[in-house]
Amino acid sequence: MGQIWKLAEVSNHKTEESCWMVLHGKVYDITSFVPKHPGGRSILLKNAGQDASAAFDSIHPVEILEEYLRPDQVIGTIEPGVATDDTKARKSEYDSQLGLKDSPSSMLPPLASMLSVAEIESYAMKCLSPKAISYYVSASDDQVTKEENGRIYRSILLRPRVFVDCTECSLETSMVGNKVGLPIYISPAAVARLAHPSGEAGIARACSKFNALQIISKNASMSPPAIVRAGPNAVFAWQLYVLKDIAATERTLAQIRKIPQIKFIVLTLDAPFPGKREADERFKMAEVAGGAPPQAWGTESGLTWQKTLEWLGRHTSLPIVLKGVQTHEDAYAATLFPAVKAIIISNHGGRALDTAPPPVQVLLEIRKFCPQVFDLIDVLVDGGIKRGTDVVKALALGAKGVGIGRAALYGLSVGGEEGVERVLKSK
Ligand code: HEM
Ligand SMILES: Cc1cc2nc3c(=O)[nH]c(=O)nc-3n(C[C@H](O)[C@H](O)[C@H](O)COP(=O)(O)O)c2cc1C
Repeated sequence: MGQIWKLAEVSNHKTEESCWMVLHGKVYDITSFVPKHPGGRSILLKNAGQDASAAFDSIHPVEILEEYLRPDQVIGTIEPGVATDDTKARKSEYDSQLGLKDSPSSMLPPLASMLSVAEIESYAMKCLSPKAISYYVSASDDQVTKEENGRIYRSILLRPRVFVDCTECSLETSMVGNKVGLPIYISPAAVARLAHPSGEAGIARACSKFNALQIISKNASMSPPAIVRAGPNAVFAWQLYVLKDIAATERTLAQIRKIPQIKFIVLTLDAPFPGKREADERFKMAEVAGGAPPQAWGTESGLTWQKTLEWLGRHTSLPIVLKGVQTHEDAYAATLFPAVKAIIISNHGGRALDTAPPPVQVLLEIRKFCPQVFDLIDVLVDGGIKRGTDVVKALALGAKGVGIGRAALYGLSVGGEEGVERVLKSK
């Protein structure tokens, strides 16, 4: 740790055999991390042997370093003065390498004229980089689940009743004991800065305008304190993936305990192994000539009801919400654990196990086999929501709230925080 390196020495280490990187004044030997990087090898090799802080900051919060790299991978510091050259200019250069733009293309019509999520999505395809498109749009295998998530809402028809006084309508409700302005919340989605430089903070600012709930992803591109600061009137929760490195996860939970704006913990359970998202894999293979698909996955695959909930209860006193419940049996099982205050019926937007059922089908199962679940805990759903009528159908079938994943990212890409606001209004 004590050694001071010259940049010329660091620049000799930019291959898979020996890969060093300067990040925020420290020199890291990331050789063993290169094949494990969930964002692929090539982006690390492109930035290796130099001060990559600007590139790194475009996509990751600095806390991620301690979480994923061991202390012995810090091999020293860089000679003073080197790391401070015009970082701002380099940052915007890297932003544009990743396809990040400050404002949407001037080719776009005004946001107010975009009338539906489908329309916003079509404009997002013009704004997002090829990398972001492959990451955001992709779903597992044959994408059966992703398509079914949306199709099922269109196949359920409403039964409108008449002579109902609609003069006073309120969108307010509560989720997991928190009053919110909308029954729609933002589902956790990783690396929002791939959509827009304002990232998760832009989403928080939009949520703040509606007193809406934002669930911050464990893999957010900004730190949770920076995100909650951006949304003083929003309600926040934090999503957890338990890493194989349990001690690192416990350290992160300790940091989350210090953020009073975070009202509950959402433990994601539907991805013990990564889904085979072929569009994304193909993109990453193309980045590394002749490369194999990335194999990186640092998430613990041995979680169980008793053991994991007991462990989590030792590291947080906040309510626990289980995300990725996909059967009525598991919905019922969740009610047997007092710390669990809600479940999110979700198949990860079709990104985890393909041919898993759409959440609406699970809502119907719960109504048939164990309707008491709705009285005991809050049931939230996400996946495939594009219209206000989709939201109404999910609520009518017993959901307390409805999450949007991709729609918020698409809104962010076309107009930053105003784009997300437009998505929330255009439903
Ligand atoms: C050396 C320290 C680094 C660590 C510990 C690290 C860690 C991670 C992690 C945990 C993810 C997963 C997010 C997810 O699951 O969606 C990720 C994704 C990603 N990382 Fe890094 N990263 C590092 C350096 C970099 C650098 C220097 C860049 C350059 C811009 C970069 C670019 C990306 C991108 C673009 C993704 C997007 C997700 C994807 O394509 O699947 N990372 N990284
Ligand atoms: C790009 C992207 C990243 C995601 N990242 C996470 C994540 O970090 N944690 C998580 O629990 N779910 C994640 N999800 C799943 C969402 O929380 C949500 O379940 C899903 O997007 C809902 O489907 P929709 O995109 O059709 O609205 C992600 C989804 C997308 C599209």
